[in-house]
Amino acid sequence: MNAVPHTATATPHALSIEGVGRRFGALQAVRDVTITVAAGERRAILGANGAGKTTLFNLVIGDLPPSEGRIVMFGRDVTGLSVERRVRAGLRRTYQTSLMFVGLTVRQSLFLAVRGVAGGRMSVARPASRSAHMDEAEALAARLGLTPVLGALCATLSHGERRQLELAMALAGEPRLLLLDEPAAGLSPREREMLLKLLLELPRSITLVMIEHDMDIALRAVDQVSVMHNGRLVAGGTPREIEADQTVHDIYMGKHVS
Ligand SMILES: Nc1ncnc2c1ncn2[C@@H]1O[C@H](COP(=O)(O)OP(=O)(O)OP(=O)(O)O)[C@@H](O)[C@H]1O
Repeated sequence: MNAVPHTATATPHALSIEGVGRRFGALQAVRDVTITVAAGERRAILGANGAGKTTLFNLVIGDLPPSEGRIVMFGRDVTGLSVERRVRAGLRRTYQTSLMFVGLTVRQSLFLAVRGVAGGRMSVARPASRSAHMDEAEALAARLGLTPVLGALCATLSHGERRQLELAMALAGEPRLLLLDEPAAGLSPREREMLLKLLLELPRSITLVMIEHDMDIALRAVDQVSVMHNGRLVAGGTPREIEADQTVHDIYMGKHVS
């Protein structure tokens, strides 16, 4: 699956972040960032704490407006669009910390995720759509290995299962561009390997951009890496190039990088 080519084609880029900046008062959290992600590509965004990675994700999903620049998805300028409109255009994200209703079961959570991206168009007058949504929820559970816990309350899931559920929920409604915020955070070595397998198995119809502190997972899951530091992009390249990059080593060793 990794071998699918995604070089020069007529398809527009999945994501173009063009000269984007974001200030919080006097703090420039993201500064003149330009990143282009090809359709089908897997991209990691690395950087130490406070580099601006999560802020950049918030700008792409639309949780925050940029102070400068624009965001283009599949050739369409989405800078002024709401989160809902971006989700309808195929964008999804997961968060650093688990965001789910602990009082619901896995089945209910997946059902709500499916119904949510379908635009809540379900009604009692259209029972067929309810069952179609439930079928999709159960198919997502099967895809992510969650069938055995479909009836379990989210509160009773292990940390690894919660992260699997978040990924399953983000995959509802066939996303085209998926942003994952530290998917490996808090996972055991075994769970990390499972996550890596799941990520590598995702079809190339989904473009993947992930923030990840775990360099090993990030470098094994992606084609290209962008490195941020103090709000700026400071390095970019293939995992192999990034592994050999002195600036990246300095950042991870906590050395001063201007
Ligand atoms: N809503 C906000 N208001 C004010 N400052 C903020 C806000 N969100 C982020 N910041 C600041 O912007 C900078 C970048 O933060 P951000 O969370 O984007 O970094 P990060 O690379 O995701 O870090 P981490 O790896 O710790 O999540 C930090 O200095 C942070 O304190």
